[in-house]
Amino acid sequence: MEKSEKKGVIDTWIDKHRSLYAAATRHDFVVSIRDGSVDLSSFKTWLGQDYLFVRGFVPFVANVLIRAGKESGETSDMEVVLGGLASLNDEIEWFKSEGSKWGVDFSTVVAQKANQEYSRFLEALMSSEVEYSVVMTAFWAIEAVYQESFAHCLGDGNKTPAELIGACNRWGNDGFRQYCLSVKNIAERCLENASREALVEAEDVLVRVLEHEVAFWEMSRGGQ
Ligand SMILES: Cc1ncc(CNC=O)c(N)n1
Repeated sequence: MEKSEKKGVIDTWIDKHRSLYAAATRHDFVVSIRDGSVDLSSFKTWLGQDYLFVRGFVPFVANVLIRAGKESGETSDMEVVLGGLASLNDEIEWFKSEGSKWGVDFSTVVAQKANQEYSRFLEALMSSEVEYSVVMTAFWAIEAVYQESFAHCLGDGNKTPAELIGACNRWGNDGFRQYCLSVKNIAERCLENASREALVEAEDVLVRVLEHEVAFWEMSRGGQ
């Protein structure tokens, strides 16, 4: 195989954990958006919980940004992460306008258990004990699940309700896809030089991100 065709370690892990990856990127909630059968109370639950998640995700990405400046050795890493942080700024504004559109008052939304557990997981990844390659792998997986999920809702033959297209575009657009590929390339480059221990940890963290994402989608079933 040519070098450009060689499968990276991340794709190897995704293949190995194919059914979990599918559970995270083709969850019933996502499929219901795509086929138009989505229950709007589920959407509102997801919206409120995701707003809280994103508020906790900002410090995580800020931590990745600091490490990209200090530890990466590649100046472009910082620019990629800074782009991600900048889009989170827009995203918070988007959530607020979406909250008023759907009548979801974020000041009264309480983080559910799956959300709290995901936040605790992100906090643990912010420890300086966790290697940059491991953090980058987690960062990629978190972003990629949303990209894959919402792009699916915009794919050929979708019946996504018009009022949910904006949400799907947020993560399903081509710019976000390119950004996820940039993050993936950074993670791959780091993993190529990582120790055996770091590789084991990165695969474990990837699996745990996918599990947290599945549990996160599951909250939408509660419809509270
Ligand atoms: C639970 C979850 N995972 C990933 C994302 C996407 N990243 C930033 O928006 C998100 N919003 N929520």
